[in-house]
Amino acid sequence: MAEGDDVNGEVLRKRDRVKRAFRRLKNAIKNKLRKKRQKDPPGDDETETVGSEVEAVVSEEETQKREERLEEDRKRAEEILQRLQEREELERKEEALEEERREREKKERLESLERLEKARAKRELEEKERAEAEAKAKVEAAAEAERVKAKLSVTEKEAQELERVAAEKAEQERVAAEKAEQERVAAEKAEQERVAAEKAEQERVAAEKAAAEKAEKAELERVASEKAAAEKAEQEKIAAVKAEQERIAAEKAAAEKAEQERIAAEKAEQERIAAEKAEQERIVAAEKAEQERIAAERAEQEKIAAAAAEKAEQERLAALPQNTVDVAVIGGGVSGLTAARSLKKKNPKLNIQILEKAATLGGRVNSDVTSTGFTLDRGFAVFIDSYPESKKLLNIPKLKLQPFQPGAFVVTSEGWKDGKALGGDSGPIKISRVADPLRRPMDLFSAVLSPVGTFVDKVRVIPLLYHVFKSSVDEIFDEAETSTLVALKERWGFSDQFICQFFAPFLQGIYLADLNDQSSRMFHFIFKCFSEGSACLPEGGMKAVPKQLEADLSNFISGMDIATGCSVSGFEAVEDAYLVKALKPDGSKFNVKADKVILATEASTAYEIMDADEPARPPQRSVGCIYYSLSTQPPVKDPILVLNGEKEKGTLVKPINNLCFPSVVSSSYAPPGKHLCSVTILGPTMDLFRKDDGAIDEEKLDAAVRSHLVKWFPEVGGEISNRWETLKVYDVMNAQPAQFGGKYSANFNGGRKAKELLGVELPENVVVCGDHQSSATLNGALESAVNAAKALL
Ligand SMILES: Cc1cc2nc3c(=O)[nH]c(=O)nc-3n(C[C@H](O)[C@H](O)[C@H](O)COP(=O)(O)OP(=O)(O)OC[C@H]3O[C@@H](n4cnc5c(N)ncnc54)[C@H](O)[C@@H]3O)c2cc1C
Repeated sequence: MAEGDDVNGEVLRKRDRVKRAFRRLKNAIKNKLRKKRQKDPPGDDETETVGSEVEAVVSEEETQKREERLEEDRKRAEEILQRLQEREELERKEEALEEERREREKKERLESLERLEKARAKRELEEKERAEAEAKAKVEAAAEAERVKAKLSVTEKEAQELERVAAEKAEQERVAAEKAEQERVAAEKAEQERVAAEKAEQERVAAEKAAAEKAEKAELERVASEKAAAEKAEQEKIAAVKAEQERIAAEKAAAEKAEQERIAAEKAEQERIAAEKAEQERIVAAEKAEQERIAAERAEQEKIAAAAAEKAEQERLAALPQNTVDVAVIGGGVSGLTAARSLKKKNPKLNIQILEKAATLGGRVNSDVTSTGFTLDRGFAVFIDSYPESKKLLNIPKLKLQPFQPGAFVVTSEGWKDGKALGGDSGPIKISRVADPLRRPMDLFSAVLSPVGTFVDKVRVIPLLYHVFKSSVDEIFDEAETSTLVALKERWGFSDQFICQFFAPFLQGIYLADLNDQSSRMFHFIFKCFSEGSACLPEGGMKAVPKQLEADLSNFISGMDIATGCSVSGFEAVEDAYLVKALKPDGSKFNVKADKVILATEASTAYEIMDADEPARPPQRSVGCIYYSLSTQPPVKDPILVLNGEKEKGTLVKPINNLCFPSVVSSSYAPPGKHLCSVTILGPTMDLFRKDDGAIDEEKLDAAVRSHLVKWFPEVGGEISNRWETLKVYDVMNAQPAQFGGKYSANFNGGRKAKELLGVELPENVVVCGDHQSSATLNGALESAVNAAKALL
């Protein structure tokens, strides 16, 4: 009993110890929680430490999170307490059960002990009874033996009987003893069994005790492990709390750090904002400056724009048609003036605007009058009074024409033998007359005797003259076309000498090209004109021709406007008319809106205005002319053309192609007491005197011409060299369009359509005129103008 009490006491003590441990743990947790609550009231610390400035920026969210975490901690602590209380309750129940179990075991153990005690007492009693029975038996056996012995003395038989009975008895006794022994053994066995049972019981009890102890130990271990677990849990809890504290501390530190970082960031942000603000201010300032600049610029631009707008307005106003007319005539040369006049004659109501680039009208038929009273045609030109169109369109008498003598003087310097020139200055300079005895019968003798050409040549002139006399102009232009050289040589059989000495300088002076590049038609046409009429000079120069046309135009009271100095750049269709765009010399615009347009410029410009392809433009021929004033009598007293009949011509040494003294033909060309010498130099020869910039080296040309003249007229060589005064050098580009062969051939009587600029189809209500449309002569210009006017109406 004492041993069981010890065990129970030990269990109870252990249980108390566990309980106390739990209680201590619980209190510790409670204290910690209380301290924690006191120490970390939710959100206070941060609020205090961070300060009011920081407090303002701690986000509500963060505070809430912190409170939530503390609330979670509190809840976890409550849960732990709750579990501890439950645990206590459970322990109490377990203790009660344990108590009950222990009571029961104690009772069982007591009962078992009582049973063992009874069994032991019974066994002791049985052994005592057995020992007493054995002792009684032994006593009875000894008494029997004594009685037997006493009887043996009686008889032997009896003795034997007695012995037998004694043996039997002994046997019985042995059996009884054996039985008793067996019983004893059985009893002993039973006892042994009992003892064994008792031992087993003891063992059982011991085992039970051991089991109980084991259970107790297990329980203790369990309690210990529970305690350990609890302690561990507590430690973990403490660790958790510590971790939580650390976490909170870390959190706090992190929060502080974050806060510091936030403050730093905020500071940085503030700095950034400040920098940004400064930058913005700078940008604003820059923007403001830029805006001011833009405003200034805009103001400037507006000013410029206003000026531009004003200018544009002026330009627009200037661009507006200054004149709205029925017909605009571009070009105030002979053809343009004639076309305008033809139109006006046909329909006087027409409003016509002539736009002329130059300051004066007349184009290539023009003259300058020097301050000293010389009339200088812009390049040597003659008026042939037999031109068919001239006769029809011009008032010839009014031109006060002064004719050249028919034929020409031909200067020769080399000898000819067997039809070939001997070359160089192989002969004396001779000036010989090539006469036209048909027109000047008195020249027949000199013509026959003239060294220029053979007799046969002179005879062969007759069929040529016959041909051109009998052929109409139309017939001439219908003939098969060859070069003039071929016609002269092959058709008419003239000698090289005659061609070289007469036809070449004569025709080249007119067509400004080699005989190879001249049309046989043009040769026949011009030979006809020269033969039927006279080459003349109008009074006042060639300018008299356009002057007459201009004067005719001025007779129209209204509807005729002439603007000089207006260069037309082009024209474009506007609505159902054309806007002809022109520029004045001062650069201002002068535009004309016209229903119809006549293009009357020279060929090259006509192509430019129409913006036509270069290949369509015919080649242009050029010529030069140098004028000298003479205070003495000219070396040639006759009004006649002087031709260079030398083989060598058109060189630097012999540049002259032909010359004349216009003042001898028409005194109007020179002031009184003076004479005018006109020297013609063909284009290719002029090119020999061009400088790098394309301009003519006039001094060089003048010197070469004078030198050449001195050779021709050595008798006045000194005069020529020293006293002749150079008046002007004309370098006439685009003097004539080339007209020979193929698409550039000459066409008389409007063989070319006025509605087509060669190779370029013209738009509706636009026509073209000019010498390039007919023959490259004054006659051709007039004729093309008439055709253009007809085509337009
Ligand atoms: C040196 C020389 C000698 C000549 N000798 C003879 C001769 O002896 N016999 C003979 O029959 N023919 C001669 N001719 C040829 C004759 O002069 C021309 O065939 C004739 O003048 C052509 O007249 P036109 O109206 O067709 O052209 P142009 O007289 O050239 O008239 C064209 C006009 O258009 C003007 N113009 C040009 N561009 C523009 C523009 N963009 N805007 C406005 N106006 C513009 C020009 O200023 C010019 O006034 C000679 C020519 C020259 C140059």
